[in-house]
Amino acid sequence: MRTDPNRTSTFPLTGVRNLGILAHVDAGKTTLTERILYATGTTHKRGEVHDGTTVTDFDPQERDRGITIFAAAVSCTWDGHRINLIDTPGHVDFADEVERSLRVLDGAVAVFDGVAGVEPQSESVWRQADRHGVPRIAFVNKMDRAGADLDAAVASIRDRLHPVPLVVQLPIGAEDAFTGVVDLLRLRALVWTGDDVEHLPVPEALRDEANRRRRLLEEAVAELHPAALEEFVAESTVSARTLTSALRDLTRTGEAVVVLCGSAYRNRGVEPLLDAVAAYLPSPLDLPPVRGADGDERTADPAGPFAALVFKVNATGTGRLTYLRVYSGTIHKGGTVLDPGTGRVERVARILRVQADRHESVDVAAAGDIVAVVGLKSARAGTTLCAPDAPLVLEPPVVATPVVSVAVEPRTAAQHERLAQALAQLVEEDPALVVRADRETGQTVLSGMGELHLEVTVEKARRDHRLDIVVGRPKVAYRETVVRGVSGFAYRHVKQEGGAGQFAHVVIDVQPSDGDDFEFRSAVTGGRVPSEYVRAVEAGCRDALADGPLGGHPVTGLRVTLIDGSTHVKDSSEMAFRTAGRFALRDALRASTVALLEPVAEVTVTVPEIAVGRVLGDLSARRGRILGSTARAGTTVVTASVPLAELFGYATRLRSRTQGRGTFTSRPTGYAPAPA
Ligand SMILES: Nc1nc2c(ncn2[C@@H]2O[C@H](COP(=O)(O)OP(=O)(O)OP(=O)(O)O)[C@@H](O)[C@H]2O)c(=O)[nH]1
Repeated sequence: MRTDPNRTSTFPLTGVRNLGILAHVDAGKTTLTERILYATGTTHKRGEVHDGTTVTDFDPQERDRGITIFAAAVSCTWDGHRINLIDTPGHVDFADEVERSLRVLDGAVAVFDGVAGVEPQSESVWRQADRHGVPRIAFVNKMDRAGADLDAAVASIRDRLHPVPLVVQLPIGAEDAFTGVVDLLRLRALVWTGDDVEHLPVPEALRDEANRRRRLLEEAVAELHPAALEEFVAESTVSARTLTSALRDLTRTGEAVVVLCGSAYRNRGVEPLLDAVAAYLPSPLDLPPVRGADGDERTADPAGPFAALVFKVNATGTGRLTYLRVYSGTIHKGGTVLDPGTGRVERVARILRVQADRHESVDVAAAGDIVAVVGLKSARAGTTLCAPDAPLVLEPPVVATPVVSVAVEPRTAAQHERLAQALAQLVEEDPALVVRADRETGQTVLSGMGELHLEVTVEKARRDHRLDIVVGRPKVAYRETVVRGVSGFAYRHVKQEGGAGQFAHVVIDVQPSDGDDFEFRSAVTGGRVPSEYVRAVEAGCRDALADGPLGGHPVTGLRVTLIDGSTHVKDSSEMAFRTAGRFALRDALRASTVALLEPVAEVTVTVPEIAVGRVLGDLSARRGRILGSTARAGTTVVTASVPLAELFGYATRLRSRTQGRGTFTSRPTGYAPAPA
């Protein structure tokens, strides 16, 4: 196998680690990524988030705001392994970007704040990773901060996320004096001075505690792993070697999560984390084959038919970049790929190994690689690309439905066309955005996952396209739902003027359903309505769902049953039944009792104790329902369920109510009835 990383991207597959870094906002993902790049010799300078000098947060807005907005890919080598690393955003508004990244990752490092432990967004990303079955290692960061406590953080991981945590280190010193860790597998100390790490015997004062914890680790591993148990029973101990291979198995099956600790900021704990990534997380070869929509499977074989999934598109700048994860086969520069969705065959002009905003040309990309390619015009996030002679469609990532909208307009009419183009490009890059024209006002409405998501998008349009944009007040996306339905609602669609006539007659029942979904079934007997017309009625009903009777909002949570209908020998058609289905449901909804639903979010507000009263008062004025509060070391954490519409501008309000000392996070939890 060729291994020159500059000319080719192939690397022994067993040594490839496609890795994501996941966490709550500000837990230290970007800083950790910087230190990984530094430790692996990929960069020679340590970038800092607060200086705006990091490699992965290269977008001007990321640098200004000090947060990650776009998942960035970088790659580095460590101890014979190639690590392709994706630094994902921590803010809930960009959860969709995380979702798309998780779809193509083989493993993840979940970063936790050593003081705060599990935070709301760490919980959300953990669940996302659970859904995708991504094996994880936990890194408890910020061990240098006052109040950092590894045991408390591990307890919160166990209690809130429910994995079996296996702690493989013991911190040496605490807070400012955190200088290193005891490696419980090899029972040796790693101590950092500046950027250098020294391997030393376990300090005398920690020897008993280290032995005790090693014993706990052996017991916990033996409980889960047969080979470790056998050794434990036979020899009343488990060797470092057996522990390592057991931890690898348990990590890959998701039965347990290895926990390490450190301080990314002070560059302590990074090398053992990289060792753990190499030792425990899976290579593309360790994963089950990917499966296409028709059940066809592909294994991570560079010699197999080519198959890849696009997870990101960057349409800004000179060349359109399509980021993809190769699952099988090999693609060469100049080769062709098929987009089975559109049937288009396109040429891959260049293949790039991505280093954040820098790219390095390579000649080939093979199974297991994450690369960007130039030359593809139509592929979007979620598109499968495959060999033209071996079509396959992989399941695309799920795209969330936007919950917040703003009206956007250019300040001068002359910029109308350019704004439309800019928005089209942004939507192409970000599947969580939707642009539409408001039916009543004719204004352009941009919808997304939250206020920050829209703010960032508008700012990007302003900067990248030099547009002067006026933005309206944000609005939430309402929905409508059926509270009391109607039975036996008949609709007859008859048209006789000129040409061929149209005839369709349907009778439907409309009832509330248990979930948010739309359910449709037919109870028509005796073939009175042929099955193709039944399908047309269902399609017509789906058309009607876009436009609820209260305010034209999408309608959810209802069950429609087609109970009867009739056809005309000559004049019935699928189109006529689709039209009948649509108007039948539209009119049936007008005759039903329908309620307005609004999006709600769970907010977690952290405030100094003296400001709690004011914050609670403010939350209830915002129609918030308090779910609980806990006090710890002078601060109180309040959780509440609040309508999203009441959260606009809350960040500013909270700052002024707490003299800048309060912080909050929110995550959408669904829809609830809105006041009349
Ligand atoms: N004391 C201390 N501060 C840290 C440590 N790691 C990161 N920080 C600081 O915490 C802040 C947030 O760090 P980031 O690396 O931007 O966190 P992030 O998780 O990437 O944040 P988002 O990308 O916005 O989600 C920065 O000011 C860092 O300097 C650490 O180990 N110790």
